[in-house]
Amino acid sequence: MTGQPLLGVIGGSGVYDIDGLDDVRWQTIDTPFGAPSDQLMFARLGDQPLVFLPRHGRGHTHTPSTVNYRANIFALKLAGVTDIVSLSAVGSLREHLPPGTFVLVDQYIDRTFAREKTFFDTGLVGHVSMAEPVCHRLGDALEEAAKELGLPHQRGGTYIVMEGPQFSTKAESELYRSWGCAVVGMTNMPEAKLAREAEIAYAAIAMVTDFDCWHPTHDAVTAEAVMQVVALNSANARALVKAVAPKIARMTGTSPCYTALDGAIMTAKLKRDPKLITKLGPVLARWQLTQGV
Ligand SMILES: CSC[C@H]1O[C@H](OP(=O)(O)O)[C@H](O)[C@@H]1O
Ligand SMILES: Nc1ncnc2[nH]cnc12
Repeated sequence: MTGQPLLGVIGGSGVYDIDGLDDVRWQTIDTPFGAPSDQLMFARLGDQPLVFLPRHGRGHTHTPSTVNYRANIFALKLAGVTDIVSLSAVGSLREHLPPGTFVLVDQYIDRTFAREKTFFDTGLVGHVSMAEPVCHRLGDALEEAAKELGLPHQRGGTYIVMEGPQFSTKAESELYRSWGCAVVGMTNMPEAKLAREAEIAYAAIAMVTDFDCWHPTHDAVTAEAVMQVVALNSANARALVKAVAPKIARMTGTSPCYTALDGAIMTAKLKRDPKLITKLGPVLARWQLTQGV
């Protein structure tokens, strides 16, 4: 990727749009993996273009398991997005991360089991690295913006992704704590994996809304309580997006995320399924150039 980065923002629970943008246009995008969660919003922030997608759709119609993550990431790729900032509500697994804290996640444990997790299939097999699931450059930009805004935040922390949609039992919550996780949520996987396969840099802002159900002096989480805190936090989330957008536009150099498919494809040239290659179009476009295919 040698041109200017194009920021894509995925909004989580309670963040179904971003106000105060110019030239706002919602557009339907179809993909070979079906429809994304909603139309994509194309807009401008100052002189920076930006693309926004509400993960659960406007009106919150998709569960964490029925979000079409492949269609969402494919649609953002089709729109030319190079860098994703993902917003999420999460439960805190740590005393020092109270509601209102923004965790700039750096690792994941993926415990989801009922979702399509890859663009690859029989006829084209690829294995990308997920050792560093979050783009460091985006993390730097987010940290700088959070500091400038004076937002309570922590750089780094493991987000455990559960299938849901039910919240955890106390035993599960304690298990995740014993594994060293910082926060628990239901949506960042397979989103981050698919972004990596699509060679889009990815970073997540996990907005703490509750103490899940492990805390001795806090009530167990409810959806209602989450949405109350999200309502208080969403102004900060939108401010953070607006503060980080110009920093992302000014990023120079490159990110290893943009070339994640190099060395990842296993299938012999002659055994590759041309229909699948065509279907994956924009996901494979850069890699194909390196292949002389
Ligand atoms: C309403 S609480 C549960 C719901 O909120 C989070 O979603 P998102 O990451 O899109 O903000 C959580 O992962 C669950 O899907
Ligand atoms: N405690 C929790 N568990 C899972 N997802 C959440 N989203 C917000 N709070 C959560």
